[in-house]
Amino acid sequence: MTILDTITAYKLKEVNAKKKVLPQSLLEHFPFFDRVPISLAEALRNAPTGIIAEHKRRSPSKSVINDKVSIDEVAIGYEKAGISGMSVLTDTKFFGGSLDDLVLARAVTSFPLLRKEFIVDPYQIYEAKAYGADAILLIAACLKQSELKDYSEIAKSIGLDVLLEVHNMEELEKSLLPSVDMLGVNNRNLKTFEVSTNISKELSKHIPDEFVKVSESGISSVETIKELKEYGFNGFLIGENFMKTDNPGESASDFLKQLQ
Ligand SMILES: O=P(O)(O)OC[C@@H](O)[C@@H](O)c1c[nH]c2ccccc12
Repeated sequence: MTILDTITAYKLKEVNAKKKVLPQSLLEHFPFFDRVPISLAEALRNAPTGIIAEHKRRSPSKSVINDKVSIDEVAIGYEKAGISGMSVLTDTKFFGGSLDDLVLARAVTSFPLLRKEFIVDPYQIYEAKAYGADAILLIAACLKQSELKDYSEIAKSIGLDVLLEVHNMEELEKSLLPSVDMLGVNNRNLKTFEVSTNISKELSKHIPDEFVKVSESGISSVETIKELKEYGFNGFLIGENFMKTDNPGESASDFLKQLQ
């Protein structure tokens, strides 16, 4: 069993339990469900820098990253820094996040928010909208092509953008769907935790121009971003590099200044 298998098995159980307590029909009555989302894909296309900064307390590969800063502090700091959007991990068991983090980030910001979650059931897409997200993540390694198609179409039907994450050619081939806005190349292998931005460079040439290209994970230098831009990337997902500091918002601000 890989960590990804463990997480998806856990998620299926978690979602089934949640559905019994709070059915999808009730999620549709949450106040944020009627909010008009802001497009993350558009924000990245138009941004000079295109950074998506992540809120990540811990991870299976690094254990604790930062459990001292508060979500509202981080969200306000990222928005002030001029970041294009924010990724909020909502998984509790493996990453120490929650849907409360998402709703709190929404309450204090007006830039695009990505719900970072292991989505294995459409229920979680409705949940993302109800808790204030503008975009969802789908992971090709966790889902069949028919699910990728159905789930991305559901997200689009309720106004959410879709970031579809791949890590190899086989995953990329099943992911080139018209209902997908952004294709993310995860530089971290979720099976071995090995990180290399070469994977972004290799896969970039196989991603058609209609998709916004996003490079995810293991990015800690301005030089790497400049290099990746040459390969057509418009979005850069950065977590640890900001979260490991005492003031993630300030770190993001310094990083953006170096990029300009
Ligand atoms: O902290 P990093 O190395 O900058 O990575 C951020 C982000 O890409 C990473 O957290 C991530 C990418 N895909 C995921 C899927 C699930 C959970 C987390 C992730």
